[in-house]
Amino acid sequence: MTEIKGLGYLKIQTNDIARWRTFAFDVLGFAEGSGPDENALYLRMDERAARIVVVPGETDEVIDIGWEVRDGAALTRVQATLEGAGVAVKPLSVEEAEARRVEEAISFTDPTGANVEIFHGPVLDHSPIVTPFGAGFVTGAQGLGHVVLPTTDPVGALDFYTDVLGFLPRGAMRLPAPPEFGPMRIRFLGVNERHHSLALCPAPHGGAPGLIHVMVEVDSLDAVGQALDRVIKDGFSVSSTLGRHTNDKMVSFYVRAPGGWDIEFGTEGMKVDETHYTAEEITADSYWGHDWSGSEPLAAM
Ligand SMILES: Cc1ccc(O)c(O)c1CC[C@@H]1C(=O)CC[C@]2(C)C(=O)CC[C@@H]12
Ligand SMILES: [Fe+2]
Repeated sequence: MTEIKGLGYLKIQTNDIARWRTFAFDVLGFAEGSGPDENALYLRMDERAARIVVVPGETDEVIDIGWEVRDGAALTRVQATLEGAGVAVKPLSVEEAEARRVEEAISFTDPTGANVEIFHGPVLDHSPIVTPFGAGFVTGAQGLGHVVLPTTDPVGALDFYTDVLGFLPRGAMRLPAPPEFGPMRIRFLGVNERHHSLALCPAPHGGAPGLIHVMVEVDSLDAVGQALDRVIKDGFSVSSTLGRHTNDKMVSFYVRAPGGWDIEFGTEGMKVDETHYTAEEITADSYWGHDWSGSEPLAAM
């Protein structure tokens, strides 16, 4: 079993912070959180000070992906496991951990090239969470949502996340590929009741943004529909129409974030009971909907 309890936080860099502010607060309906950097956007979803931090910069890319463990002892065990697997691990300084509003964290580069952090002891903000349109985000024991990372080494990335970090396979879907490549699969991986907290997608990857999409879940279908209305009204690009996925049963749409990757905004995700679950291969991404034909090309990854 894995020490990892859930996807804890994300830090994202953008070269259009003004558009991101509109996107986060006026369109998607995150609450405004707080943090030390006055130029950053702090997207609050729950009692954490911020779940997603967006910082201004030259390029659009994912800066850190933070995975949460139970406590300091668990962090020490994960660090030893990583070092035993030959991964170069760097403990964050007290100042760096403070900036992330966590007690302690370590960082390393995963096989997809992403900067991954493992942390414990998130600092809470007990002020009432007031989202601009009244949506409630589904986090808690399921973590903040899921991330889909591009990888040119799908086998190495899957082996790392399952064998080293103990992520659980939660099924796959074949992608169209020339026969000489053999079957190519997007792999779904979980660490808690959320069907997948991570997916690994075979795709070219040459640096930024290093991210295909981030999924956040809300607690009502109306909140999804209302967010979709605002996306269209404000002229953001709908990458995929509303649909229901066959694996996690989530009803969602995808919208292009400033920066060339997508936010998946969904509801009604299933909860996996590990006593009965086996990893299955889906043969369609959705029961209905999820029309990607209007999608703008992904940024050069
Ligand atoms: C298939 C699926 C199940 C559950 C999810 O949360 C989910 O995001 C997906 C879709 C994954 C995948 C993607 O993100 C990039 C574009 C892809 C490859 C497609 O064109 C179809 C499936 C899509
Ligand atoms: Fe997704």
